[in-house]
Amino acid sequence: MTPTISADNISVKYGDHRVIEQFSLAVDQGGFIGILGPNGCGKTTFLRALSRILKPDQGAVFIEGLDAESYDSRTLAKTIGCVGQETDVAFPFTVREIVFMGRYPHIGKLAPLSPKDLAIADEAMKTTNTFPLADRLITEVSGGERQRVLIARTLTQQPKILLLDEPTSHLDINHQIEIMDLIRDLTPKITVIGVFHDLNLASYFCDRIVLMKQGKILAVGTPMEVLTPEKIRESFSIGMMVSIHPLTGKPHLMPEYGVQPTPASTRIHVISGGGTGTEILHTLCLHGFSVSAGVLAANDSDCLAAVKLGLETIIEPPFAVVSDKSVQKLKLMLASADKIVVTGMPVGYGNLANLKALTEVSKPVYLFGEGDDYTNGEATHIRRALIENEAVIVPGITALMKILYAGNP
Ligand SMILES: Nc1ncnc2c1ncn2[C@@H]1O[C@H](COP(=O)(O)OP(=O)(O)OP(=O)(O)O)[C@@H](O)[C@H]1O
Repeated sequence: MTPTISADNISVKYGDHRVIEQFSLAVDQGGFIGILGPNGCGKTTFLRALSRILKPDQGAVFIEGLDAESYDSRTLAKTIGCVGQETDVAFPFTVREIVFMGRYPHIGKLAPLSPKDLAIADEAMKTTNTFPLADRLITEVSGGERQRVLIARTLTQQPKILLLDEPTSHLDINHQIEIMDLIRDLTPKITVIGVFHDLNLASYFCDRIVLMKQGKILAVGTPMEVLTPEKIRESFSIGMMVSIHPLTGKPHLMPEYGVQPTPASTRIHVISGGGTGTEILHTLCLHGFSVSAGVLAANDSDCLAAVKLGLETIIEPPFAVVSDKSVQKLKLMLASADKIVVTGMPVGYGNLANLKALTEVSKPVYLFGEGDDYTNGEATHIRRALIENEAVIVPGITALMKILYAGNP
């Protein structure tokens, strides 16, 4: 089968600056292809070469089996519709007038619009939810509204191939999904190639992903095949956690921002309770620290978090007094920890045994949270003693992570 559009070993230059190098891609009828890659890797340049705005200095683009260069501009405009990154429109046309312009390749600029043309334009405005804006000036609508109007204009063009350069960049999350839904619904009648920065939207909506790096294709395949932590790191130079989205079954990507290389097996014990330690436990694990927790009551949400994270945790039954056995275990854990984090208020009687055990070790202690008094008088007394003994008060998670990293090799 002849691909609907293909690039055959193309290279593209701006002056002497080669941006796309030996790039080949064949797209069959009806596919929804997402082009992904870091800023400046050549995504827009590739779309420009496909739409013949730029001529490759090597290789060729084929549209329905014919060299793109052999198309006259009107036939090309009926075949390929483009929505570029720039959405600014200089002249104050109404939205309806802008959308009507999509019919020019079919009827010419001077011919009157037939009822069929008007119906096609109305349909495109309804599909893109821009019909209520029809009489507004394009210069007086919001960036997101303008983006949807330009998509409506391109749909009015009724192209066989749609090239989109970041079509959702100005849209709020609801309109992003609406437009992506709309674009997907255009397939398989229309073949869509879009540049996206939102990896998760591309993962959910696109049939195939083209992952780029420095003007070359790094990987092509289904979202599952391409959106792996290894390939994303190679393209974007960032760590990415990839899981399967529970509702869509597609790869779901979460950047590991703020995470530095794993601290060399620094062991941290967390004394907390009542949910005050949950974020800390998760963050320490994400950063690769070796973490232990307790003593915690079995029904405490920090305990549930610690168990879920698979941490070494000392657990007492709900509402039980901390047993001597647990205290002994805690002392061993504190002895093997490099650093100890204690969350702030509220600290009730349950935590008193933990605090007492703390006074017997000589390790760096970080008191998390700004509360300067515990609800329990004896605990307050111990806390003040810890501070006198150089425990450090840490106001928030960012400060805590900075302090914990400091001193690591
Ligand atoms: N008109 C131009 N003249 C000269 N160089 C250009 C031109 N347009 C883009 N470039 C350069 O070509 C390279 C690729 O640009 P391109 O716009 O294709 O990247 P991109 O992957 O789409 O980036 P972004 O994600 O930032 O939109 C960049 O180094 C850019 O600076």
